[in-house]
Amino acid sequence: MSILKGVNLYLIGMMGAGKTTVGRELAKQLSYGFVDADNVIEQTTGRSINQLFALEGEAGFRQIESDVLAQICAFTKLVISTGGGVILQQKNWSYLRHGLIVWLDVPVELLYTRLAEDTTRPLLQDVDLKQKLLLLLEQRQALYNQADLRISVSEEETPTKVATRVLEAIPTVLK
Ligand SMILES: Nc1ncnc2c1ncn2[C@@H]1O[C@H](COP(=O)(O)OP(=O)(O)OP(=O)(O)O)[C@@H](O)[C@H]1O
Ligand SMILES: O=C(O)C1=C[C@@H](O)[C@@H](O)[C@H](O)C1
Ligand SMILES: [Mg+2]
Repeated sequence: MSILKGVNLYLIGMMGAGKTTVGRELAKQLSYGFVDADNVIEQTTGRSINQLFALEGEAGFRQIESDVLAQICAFTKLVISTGGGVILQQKNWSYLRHGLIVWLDVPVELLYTRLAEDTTRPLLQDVDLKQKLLLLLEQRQALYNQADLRISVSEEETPTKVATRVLEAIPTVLK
């Protein structure tokens, strides 16, 4: 029986924090299903995140993101990797609070090296990447900090190592 007793685990954090990568690993270690919310959005709409931002704007994308989250949270025994901006809408917190919320907190320097070549994240195209990451973090940090658990990740930690640290920290927040 999982230490989470079927309760979902939601990963939140900045783009490039490793929510998708670590989430897959965590699901394996918990014997849980794995859902990547960005992926579900792409599958159900038949469009890439870039296309959705171009067609619907960020506001349209956020609406779809919220609808998808509402559907996902009806299930149990899942690790859910959310999109980096899921924390922006107050109503999304009512969905996230169905489960345990874990913030993968990764320094901007490290996010920068991971995302330097990336073209799949519309908010990071045609901008000064480091400045944009710093700005987004400044705008979002207080929201990410509302997670049940904060895991500060350093450069040398592999996804497996980060997943193990999350699992080890869970008992400290379960009463
Ligand atoms: N612990 C890690 N060590 C080394 N590389 C990592 C680690 N975690 C993630 N990465 C790499 O960083 C990149 C971004 O990771 P990932 O896509 O999992 O981030 P994300 O949090 O899901 O981002 P987004 O919010 O945009 O979906 C990927 O290339 C991934 O392989
Ligand atoms: O941080 C963000 O606002 C985003 C993160 C990605 O996961 C995607 O949801 C999209 O690129 C927006
Ligand atoms: Mg992701």
